[in-house]
Amino acid sequence: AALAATLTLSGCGGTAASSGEENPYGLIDPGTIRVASLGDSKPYTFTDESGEFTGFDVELFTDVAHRIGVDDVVFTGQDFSGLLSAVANEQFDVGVAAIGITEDRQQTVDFSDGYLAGYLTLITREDSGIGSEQDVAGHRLGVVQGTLQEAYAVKNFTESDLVRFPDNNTAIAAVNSGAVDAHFLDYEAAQDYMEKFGLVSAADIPSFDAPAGFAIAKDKEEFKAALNEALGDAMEDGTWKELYEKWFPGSPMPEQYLPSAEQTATP
Ligand SMILES: NC(=O)CC[C@H](NC[C@@]1(O)OC[C@@H](O)[C@@H](O)[C@@H]1O)C(=O)O
Repeated sequence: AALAATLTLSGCGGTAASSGEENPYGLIDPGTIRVASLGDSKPYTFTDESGEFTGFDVELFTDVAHRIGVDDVVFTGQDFSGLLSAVANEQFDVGVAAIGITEDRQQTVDFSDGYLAGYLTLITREDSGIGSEQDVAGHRLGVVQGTLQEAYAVKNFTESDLVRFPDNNTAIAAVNSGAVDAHFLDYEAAQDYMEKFGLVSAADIPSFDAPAGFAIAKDKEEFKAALNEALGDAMEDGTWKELYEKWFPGSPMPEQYLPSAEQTATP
């Protein structure tokens, strides 16, 4: 899957960005935020026909970047498996790609507060005979390397043959060709691929304990604090809700990211 990747001018292993007055967030290039993302996880993060990155995560992050005073945001496509280490070694300032916050990942990177909690979804061909989690036993199951889906499958789908792919596009091509029987990806991306290729859903598994966050290199406290404050403002003023309704119309809306006035008082 040729991801529309912009040329990363920062190069590999550039000198660690120094943070000071002129560069309070320790950005690789002060005034620009370089984001590692994915090109094939529509509608979270994807490249549209003109190769532009867009989607819920992309527009939410861009809004947050503007709120902290950085208008130049450059997105580059990555394989998911290399994304967090590229952020950890400061080839990028942030990772934005529906990345679930987990303790394991927090060994490598820091995360902003969570901004999206949803489901992991198994999708398959109609004729595969896979109608539930239990049915994947004895079948070949695609996962994207490095995802929570891979970790879940390794732990719970011990009777299936796991096939690891670099990205969703190649995994879905394998489902369509019959090379694998199902793919395991994020709920909203699953809906998009189901619509495109007439695939069906076999299971939705909650992943509320690992909400998506923006991944940044460790020890960038000022940057993290600024991102969190801006993210909170985007939720409080309804920007988050507007983007959710735009990109996930009809999906159940997690309440915790709505303006406080709209949150039903939890007892
Ligand atoms: N872009 C990807 O392929 C990421 C796949 C996977 N996303 C899981 C998740 O962050 O997706 C958005 C929300 O549904 C979260 O609850 C979920 O953990 C992961 O973090 O591993």
